Amino acid sequence: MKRLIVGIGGMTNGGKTTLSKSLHQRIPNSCLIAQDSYFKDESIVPVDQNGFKQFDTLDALHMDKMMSEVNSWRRDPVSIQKEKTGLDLNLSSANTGVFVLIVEGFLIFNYRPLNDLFDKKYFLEIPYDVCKKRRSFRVYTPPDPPGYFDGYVWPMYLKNRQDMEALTSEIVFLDGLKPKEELLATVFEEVSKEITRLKAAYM
Ligand SMILES: Nc1ncnc2c1ncn2[C@@H]1O[C@H](COP(=O)(O)OP(=O)(O)O)[C@@H](O)[C@H]1O
Ligand SMILES: NC(=O)c1ccc[n+]([C@@H]2O[C@H](COP(=O)(O)O)[C@@H](O)[C@H]2O)c1
Repeated sequence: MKRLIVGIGGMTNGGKTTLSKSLHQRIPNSCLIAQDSYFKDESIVPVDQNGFKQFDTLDALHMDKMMSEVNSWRRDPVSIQKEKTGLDLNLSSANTGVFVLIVEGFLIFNYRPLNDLFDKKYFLEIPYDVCKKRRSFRVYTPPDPPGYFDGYVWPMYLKNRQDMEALTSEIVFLDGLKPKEELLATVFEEVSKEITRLKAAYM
C-alpha cells in the first residue's frame, strides 16, 4: 500500500479550504485534515501588547492532536478512511491503491514535524488588499475585532512567512487570484501524475 501526503498551505483566505475540499472530492481514497479544527479554546489564547488575541501562531493550535491524527492515518489509512466515510474497502484495492492525505492550513509548513512529512507542498498567495477584503467577509469564532487585520493578522503573516521560508523548500506557490477551477485542475493534474507514478512502482 502506498501513501501520498499533500499539503495545501497559504495565507488566510487564500482559498485553502475551497481547493482542498474539491481536491478531496476528486481523488479516490483521499482523506482531509484541516488545521483550523485544532485551534485552542479562546479562553486560553493570550493577548498581545495591543490587546489582540494571538491566534496566528502555532501556540494557538493543538499541534500535538493534529499530529496524532496525521500519524493514525500514516499507520492505517484504510481504517481512518473507513471511519470517515463509513465505507469498507476490499482487500485487493486496499493493497494496490494509493492512499492520499490532504492536509490544509495556514501554518502547516511552519511546524517542522508536519512539514517533514509532505510529498507535495502548495502555498496559495493573494495580494494584501484582496486578503483584507476576503477576510472582512469571514466570521471567525470569536469574530475579528476592529483593527485586527492590520494590527495583528498581516504582521503575523509576514513573520510566519519568513519563518516558513527559512524552514522549508520545494513549495509550489499558487496564485490564489486564479479561478477556483483552474487551481483545482493544476493541483489535481500534478497529484494524479504522482499517484500514477507510485502505482507504476508496484508493477
Ligand atoms: N480562486 C478563488 N477565487 C476567488 N475567490 C475565492 C477563490 N478561492 C476561494 N475564494 C473565496 O475566498 C474566501 C476564502 O476561501 P477559503 O477557501 O475559505 O480560504 P482559506 O481556507 O484559505 O482561509 C471564500 O469566500 C471563498 O469563496
Ligand atoms: N477557527 C478558530 O477558532 C479561529 C479563531 C480566531 C481566529 N481564527 C483565524 O483563523 C485564521 C486561519 O484560518 P484561515 O486560514 O482559514 O483564515 C487565522 O488568521 C486566525 O486569526 C480562527
